[in-house]
Amino acid sequence: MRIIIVLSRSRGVPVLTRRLFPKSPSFIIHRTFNDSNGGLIMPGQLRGYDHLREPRLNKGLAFTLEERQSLGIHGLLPAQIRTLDEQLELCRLAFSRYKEDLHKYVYMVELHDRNEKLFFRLLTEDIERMMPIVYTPTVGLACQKFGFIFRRSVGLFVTINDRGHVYEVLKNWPEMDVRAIVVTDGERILGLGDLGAQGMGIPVGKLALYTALAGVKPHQCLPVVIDVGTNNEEFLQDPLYIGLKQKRVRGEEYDALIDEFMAAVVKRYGQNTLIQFEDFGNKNAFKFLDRYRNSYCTFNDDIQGTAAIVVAGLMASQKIVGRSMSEHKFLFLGAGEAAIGIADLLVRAMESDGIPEDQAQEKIWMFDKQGLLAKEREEGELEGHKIRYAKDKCPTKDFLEVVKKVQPSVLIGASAAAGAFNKDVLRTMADCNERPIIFALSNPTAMAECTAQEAYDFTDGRCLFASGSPFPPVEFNGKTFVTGQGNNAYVFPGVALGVIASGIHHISDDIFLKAAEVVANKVSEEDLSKGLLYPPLSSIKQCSIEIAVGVLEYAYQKGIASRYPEPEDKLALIKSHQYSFCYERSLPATWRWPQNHCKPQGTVKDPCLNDS
Ligand SMILES: O=C([O-])CC(=O)C(=O)O
Ligand SMILES: [Mg+2]
Repeated sequence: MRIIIVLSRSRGVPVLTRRLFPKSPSFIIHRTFNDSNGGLIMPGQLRGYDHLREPRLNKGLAFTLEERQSLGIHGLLPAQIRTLDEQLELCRLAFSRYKEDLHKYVYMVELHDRNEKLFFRLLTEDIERMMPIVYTPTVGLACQKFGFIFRRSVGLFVTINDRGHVYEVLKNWPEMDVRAIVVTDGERILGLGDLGAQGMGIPVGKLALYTALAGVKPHQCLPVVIDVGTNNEEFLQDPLYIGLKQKRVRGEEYDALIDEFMAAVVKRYGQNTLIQFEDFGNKNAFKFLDRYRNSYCTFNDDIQGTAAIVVAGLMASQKIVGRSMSEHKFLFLGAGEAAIGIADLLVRAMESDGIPEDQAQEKIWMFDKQGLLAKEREEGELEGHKIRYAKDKCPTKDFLEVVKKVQPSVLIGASAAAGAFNKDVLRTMADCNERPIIFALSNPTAMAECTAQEAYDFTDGRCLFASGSPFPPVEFNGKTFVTGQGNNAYVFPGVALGVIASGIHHISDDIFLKAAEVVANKVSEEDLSKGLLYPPLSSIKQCSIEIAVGVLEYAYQKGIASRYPEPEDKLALIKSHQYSFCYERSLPATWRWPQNHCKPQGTVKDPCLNDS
């Protein structure tokens, strides 16, 4: 048997190779560098069993007879031929039969691993049902149990022991056209704390939404964990833990690893590769954002993405509450990445309404584990980003007392302190506001500062409520309230697509302000009257596309796009970057029915044609 491996950028080369070696080749592996949809592997070029085993090419029973013949998989599948729609029907049935969310998660992982197109089609078509599984809240549980459910690697693990060789590790990733990376070091996974390398579920889940919500092509996405150990004692003792069993490496060595990683990404994939930081510990999140934001194409989702979605909700609330941003008083519980990120973007939004920075900052109060942020704190207890929100004195360490004293119109929980917005806190909010605005942002659902039901019950149904993770609709006084999900998932997929399409080098806060405006404009009076501060989840894909178009327009307006000429039709450009959720034909152009073979009679189902 002779194997010819073709390394080429051109689709024509395998054809030419076949002509040059008409008798000999048993199969040809065509490695394409810039294939628009499939990435490294091109349909039709991987034959036999290997074709079925490659999730990017596998269509299960949807292969036509011609494809089965030409790919050498005839007989490897039963006779039935199914359309993509029929397959989806079966998947929905299988999905719904699992009672436990973790089992549903594992089902989705296995589907992803078997048939990529079917996985993404299922996810994108039924986002309301699937998102709580592949994303928050279930993804949090999946990270906690990652060692137990681990089957096959789905991303890249870079450990502290790889220092000096990170580029070589990156080169082991098989795709050559990566445009977006989501990276975590697992130190602060959602509100669940340090989950070490098992935090991989987060980059995987975020990138699944890149594709399902914004249509970023899966082969252009790379999930990465930086494994420098974990301080999670339980994991260190757990035989199922999958990461390095050592305490976290910190300090210079850790920083040098991240520096090396950033440089290796640029060397391997180019300076326009988007790097989204996710779920790093508080200090590192700010440190790396400050260090890299003007030298790499990067953003921190927990700081900037979450900020955009909260600002969007507040912009939308103006229609019903009738207060501009600067007419609010904001009280935060928590002073971490999300809280400071939100506060900074609120200040930016007020500034663009003409309010000076210091006056905007005065409208923001922050309360953390040690009480209200105040200048009287000891040195070192009020690091960099917190200082601008510190008041002169901390009158009390009791949160309820602070609520009573400040009388905020907006209460924002980003503290991972489940239940901290108790009955008294919520009643106080209701006493001092006609329409109190309550954000319980901590994830997953069990970490929320209050439930949706509590928010409505204790504010006499007058509040406008949003949470980071989903809550089911709430009944109050015979009225049903659908609560909005103030989750950065409304923002990061669209921003990523816009950044990729325009070739922006550095991502400014204004891009997130732009994204917030787009989301806010999509909230209708009807949504607001139902209690929604966000467009319904069913429109999140449309939202992502509009954000991407908004980012593109902004990039050309400000001269920060690097892909020229400027497209006249921005939406068309965005669409041209998107993944197709339909099967493609797997027939090589040159394939003909062999002479000694009977062609099938009658009509044969063609899964490429009869799905929508
Ligand atoms: O992942 C989510 O659902 C939102 C988020 O970034 C976080 O909580 O860290
Ligand atoms: Mg996060």
